[in-house]
Amino acid sequence: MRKSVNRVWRRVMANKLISEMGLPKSIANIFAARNIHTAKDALSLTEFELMELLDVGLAEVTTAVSSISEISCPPYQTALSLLEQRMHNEHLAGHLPTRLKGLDAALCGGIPFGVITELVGPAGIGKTQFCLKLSLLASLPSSHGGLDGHVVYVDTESKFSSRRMIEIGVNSFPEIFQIEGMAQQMAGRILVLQPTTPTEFSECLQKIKDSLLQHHVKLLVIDSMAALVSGDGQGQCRQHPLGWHMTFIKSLAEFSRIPVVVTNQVRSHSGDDPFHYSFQDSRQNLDFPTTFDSHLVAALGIPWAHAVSIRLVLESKSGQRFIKVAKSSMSPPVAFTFAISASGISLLHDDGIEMTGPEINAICGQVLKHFNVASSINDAHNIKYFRDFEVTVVYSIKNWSFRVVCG
Ligand SMILES: Nc1ncnc2c1ncn2[C@@H]1O[C@H](COP(=O)(O)OP(=O)(O)OP(=O)(O)O)[C@@H](O)[C@H]1O
Repeated sequence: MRKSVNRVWRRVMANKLISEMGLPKSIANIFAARNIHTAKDALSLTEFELMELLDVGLAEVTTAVSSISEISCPPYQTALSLLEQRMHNEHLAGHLPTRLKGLDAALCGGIPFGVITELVGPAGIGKTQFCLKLSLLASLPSSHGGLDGHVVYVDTESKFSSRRMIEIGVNSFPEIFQIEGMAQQMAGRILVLQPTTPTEFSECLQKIKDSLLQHHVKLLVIDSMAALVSGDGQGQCRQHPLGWHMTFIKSLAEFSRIPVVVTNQVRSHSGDDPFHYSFQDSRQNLDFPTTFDSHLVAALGIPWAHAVSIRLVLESKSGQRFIKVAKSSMSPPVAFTFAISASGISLLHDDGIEMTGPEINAICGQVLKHFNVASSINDAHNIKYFRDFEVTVVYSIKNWSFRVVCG
């Protein structure tokens, strides 16, 4: 939009008439007599060509050219005027604080309004835990630092657990949750939608668009976007299977000016086809191994990566969980260690580790090669087995056998 405005502006300025620029009449008339009418006509010639054409001296041509350039130049903005504009629009550019002090500082206040923030990482790393905490924060009364609003939580894996959310609330904000009826009130503000196919997801998004403004919604969570691509065999298409959804979600964020948080899973880097996910091989080879792979990539690929403004990578390395600010126009590339407890996600240190080079974008972690298997099993199993190391379980879902090795 801004690009096209600039283009129109440049065209308008290039076509500005020399006769209307207030140049001395004598020189303006000479330009007109030689059929040089617009700024573009004059500025496409060199000063020597103009001297020859107009039959005037170098000094006159130089003065005329500098006046025409100055007048036809788009108005400039100083850093100060941009800062003033930003402060003026501060109410449109707010943040939802995560209450993870170091991360909020790195993100200049928290999860920004009006853009998409992505949480990407392997199964069981804590993306959903983070989303649950954010949902609580958005629905907390403003007297307690929340946004006092409703939350739309799109749960594509049927993993949403109200019990876990209340547990996080009770442990993180005991003073609020001890108030009678508060837990119910908070839970009542979080609307959970559970589409299971891209088609249902499209319908869901249309409904969300209508209700965002009406229902005082202050946060939209989509957990997970990647899980939807496994169905319908759409991974074979040249076009991204969620292309329409990506554009729609981006425009939802811009139009509603609320924070939009979307989780994305990971796949092994091995596939040649950018839209060929590793889980699609599982039909051929059920005896698949797990991978400890530092070359994991975000499952939704490059088109999606362009749609998000903030990418937070959650990963595990040497038995430690990290959250990295991998993409942000405002923040340095920085990583924080974190843990998950009864009160949800918390940082182990508020001082981030500054990262240099491509490490900030790498995603490490032990994951199932076929990443969506773990996320499609029952939530309770997921949590139990991800805490236990070296456990192998064989699941049978819809005639498919899945061997889940956790660690
Ligand atoms: N009550 C709890 N106390 C401590 N840790 C917990 C608790 N509940 C969940 N966890 C931790 O959270 C992890 C699961 O995190 P989460 O469900 O957010 O993963 P995820 O990244 O969303 O995975 P997926 O991609 O499969 O959806 C568990 O492995 C466990 O370590």
